[in-house]
Amino acid sequence: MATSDSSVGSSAGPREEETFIVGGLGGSSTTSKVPIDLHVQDLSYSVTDKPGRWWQRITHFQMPWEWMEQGRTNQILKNVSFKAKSGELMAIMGGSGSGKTSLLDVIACRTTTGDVTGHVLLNSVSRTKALIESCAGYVRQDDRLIAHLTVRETLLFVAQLKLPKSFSSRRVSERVDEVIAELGLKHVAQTKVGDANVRGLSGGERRRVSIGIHLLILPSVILLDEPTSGLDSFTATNIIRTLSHLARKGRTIVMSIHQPRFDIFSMIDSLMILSSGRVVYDGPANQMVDYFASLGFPCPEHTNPCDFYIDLATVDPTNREREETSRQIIHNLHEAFKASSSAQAEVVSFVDSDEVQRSMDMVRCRSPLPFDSGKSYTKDLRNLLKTYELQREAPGFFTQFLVILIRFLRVSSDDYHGILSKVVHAILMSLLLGTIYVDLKLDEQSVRDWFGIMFMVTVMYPYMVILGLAKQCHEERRFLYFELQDKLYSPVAYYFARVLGEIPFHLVYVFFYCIPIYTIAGLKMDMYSMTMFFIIISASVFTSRCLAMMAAALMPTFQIAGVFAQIIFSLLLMSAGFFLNLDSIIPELSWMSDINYIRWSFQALSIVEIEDLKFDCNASLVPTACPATGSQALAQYGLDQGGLGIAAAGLGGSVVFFLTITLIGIRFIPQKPQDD
Ligand SMILES: Nc1ncnc2c1ncn2[C@@H]1O[C@H](COP(=O)(O)OP(=O)(O)OP(=O)(O)O)[C@@H](O)[C@H]1O
Repeated sequence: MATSDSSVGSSAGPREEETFIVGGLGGSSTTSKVPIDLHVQDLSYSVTDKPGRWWQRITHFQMPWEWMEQGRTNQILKNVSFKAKSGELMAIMGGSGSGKTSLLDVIACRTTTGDVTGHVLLNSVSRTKALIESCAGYVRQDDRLIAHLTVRETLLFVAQLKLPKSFSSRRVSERVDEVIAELGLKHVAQTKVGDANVRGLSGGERRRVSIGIHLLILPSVILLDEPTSGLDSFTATNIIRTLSHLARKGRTIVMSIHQPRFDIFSMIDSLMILSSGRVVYDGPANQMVDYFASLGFPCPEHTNPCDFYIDLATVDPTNREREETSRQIIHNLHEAFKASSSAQAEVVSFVDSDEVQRSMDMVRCRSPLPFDSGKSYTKDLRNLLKTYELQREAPGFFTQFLVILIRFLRVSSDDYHGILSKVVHAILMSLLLGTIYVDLKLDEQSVRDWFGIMFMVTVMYPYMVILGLAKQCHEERRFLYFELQDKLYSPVAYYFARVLGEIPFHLVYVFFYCIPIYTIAGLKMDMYSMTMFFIIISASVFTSRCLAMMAAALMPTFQIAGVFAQIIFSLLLMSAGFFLNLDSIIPELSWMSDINYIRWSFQALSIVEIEDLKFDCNASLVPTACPATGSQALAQYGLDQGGLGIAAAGLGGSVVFFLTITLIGIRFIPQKPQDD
């Protein structure tokens, strides 16, 4: 813990109080939103291009000569210091690549690689990952929203997962309505969010929803990465006005922004300009022009000061001479800023991260905290721990599972086009197969046709679902990765909801797949056979879905997942007992057919539909040329080893295996979207 005391945690202006009712530290039943000043001290961040592990290199298709490349170190942020006060809107400006996003990522503990030195303080307390997650919201540059949900549903979903479990559903609903009203989204509350394919909100409204998601838990600090990017100037101004209004309520708002228009600039309270990871200005926005003028760079008349000074702080690569000149100017600006800021640097005492961690561990164990009430930082630490404790009150596994399941069912059932195309797909494939095997006979030539249809029906649909589902799972990574980062739910809750949510739709598609082929091919029309046919195909297709989910969870891109799943499926196809008689497989490879779910569903289907058939064989033919009964035919194909029970065990075993690996994949491999 640092030594000298200082008064941090200042507040600015009159504020509207916002409160949550909770059981809290020290017996308090109410916790107000704590005003938090964000203090960044001497922050540096560097990244070294380390070669990945051997399997990462292979799955990313790195060539062997790329494996040997030695890592270069890139210093992204250099000794950045600033203070963002509660009640103020602060902007981080700078040219492209100046380090704005990296700075926000480091503050929010969202970096996955690299070395960070320096301090980030929340009032007088070192921020840890858990602490900043409990009191800050991080709005990313692009909106990761689900197109099929309405604005209200989107916010309600997050509220049900984020708000303390002591909240009644009425209170959760009220909080959602408060946020909708706060962000001026009342008129579109029941409108779908939408995307390029689904009609929905405008870009500005979508950005407001993204901000709203982080407002639900009343964060004291909101970090926003380029909240106006991609918006027209009118919408951008409105967004910044909203942020300024939120700041006035006592929040600390820090946003990165490229080159704001003048009317946006006039709403910003304080700003920092970054150039190549170094600070060239940090102070009140309305003093920026005077500051640069004092250094010999007055802003020309009729020029937007932001445009002018950000251009000044950006390396001009158009030719060598300009590049050198601009680098020299930036160096001078940085040195001038360093000299002016070191004169005003304040010494701040703070609770270090080890102490914070120890205190949080004690909160987790519900032990009394050994606060030293004589220290000024005691109040800050106590307030932050209250917020942390509040976040730990978030709903548990079962609620998470239910909420994700309901969302999955809601989104899937809203996708009429998707459902319809899958139903049509299933029917068309079934019709195609039925037409090939129309009205099967029972003569000697038809024995092979009976096994043909059983095999084709077993593999056709299971094969077709693999690519579609692997693609869908990879598309879901767009929000899964970030929702997991935001600690909205646990990967295990997502996994169970995803697997179970799949089943109703899966059964509908299989039903439409089974009906045409069953009737056209003239299979057995008794209840038992029809039910068994449906159950076996459902199990086979479901196992394929599990294979697709496993491939999607393990592989970094959809393309690689597709190749991986198809290779496995091809191996299963070859050893399923149709192309190669099961009795002919060499003993060393017989395990491949023993663990093969295609083989077991092929066998089960053949037992149900063929075993008790009688074939009209020419009496002069030997049984090997024309088996007189279905049992003899099954024996010829080697499908007489064990009955339906062993086939069910084989299918069940495959499902358990694929789902276990999927769970391990989702739990331990970052489900990073392909385009990030
Ligand atoms: N993980 C990383 N590994 C290597 N380089 C990185 C990494 N993260 C950021 N960088 C580099 O750091 C520099 C700053 O990136 P950053 O995204 O923070 O800039 P920015 O100011 O937000 O840019 P923009 O306005 O274009 O989004 C860039 O040159 C970028 O390539």
